[in-house]
Amino acid sequence: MAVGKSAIGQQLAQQLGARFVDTDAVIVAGHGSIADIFAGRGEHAFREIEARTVADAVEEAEGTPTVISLGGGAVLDSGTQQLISRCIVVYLECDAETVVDRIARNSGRPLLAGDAMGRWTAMFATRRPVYERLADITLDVRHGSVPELGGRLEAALRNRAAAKQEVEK
Ligand SMILES: Nc1ncnc2c1ncn2[C@@H]1O[C@H](COP(=O)(O)OP(=O)(O)O)[C@@H](O)[C@H]1O
Ligand SMILES: O=C(O)C1=C[C@@H](OP(=O)(O)O)[C@@H](O)[C@H](O)C1
Ligand SMILES: [Mg+2]
Repeated sequence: MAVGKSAIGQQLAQQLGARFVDTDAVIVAGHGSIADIFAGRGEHAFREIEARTVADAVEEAEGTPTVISLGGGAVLDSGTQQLISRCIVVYLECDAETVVDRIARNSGRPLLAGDAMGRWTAMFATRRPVYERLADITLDVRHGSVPELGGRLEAALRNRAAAKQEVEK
């Protein structure tokens, strides 16, 4: 959470002239705010909506260059893990120090309510192995502006494509 998935995802899509889908934005458009979903229906209901939304986004992206930004907990779902194995999965690697100011003014992330820093750190510790396992590309986002990081990510994608082409020759 707050590492820049939405901002850098949008930036990358703009650079590539690709479609951009932020699954949290799709959820909010269809179901109301994330905070309200958590408060009214609970996290389990949110995760069900999220898994369906991600599945739709991946299906709709078939054949159309698309950048999809997920919420930080989406990939904990085993169905989602399977589904995104057909995508290029980018893990934005970050640390607590980088996000501290961003989450201090946290709004709309119910899982960070109260001790935002403690919660972020604890969740990252349990989620990190999953992120690392699923990643095709890992980008260190601790330093640099959103446009700079978008540029670095585009370069990493191009390197990966070139390396793949070399192997397939
Ligand atoms: N590299 C960066 N430099 C400065 N601000 C950033 C950077 N990455 C993200 N932000 C800002 O931090 C906040 C959280 O970013 P966001 O993209 O919503 O994260 P996520 O989708 O991972 O939760 C936003 O206000 C965003 O503009
Ligand atoms: O990490 C999580 O479990 C969540 C991350 C949020 O998205 P961002 O990672 O874009 O903040 C949002 O999906 C929801 O508040 C739950
Ligand atoms: Mg986001």
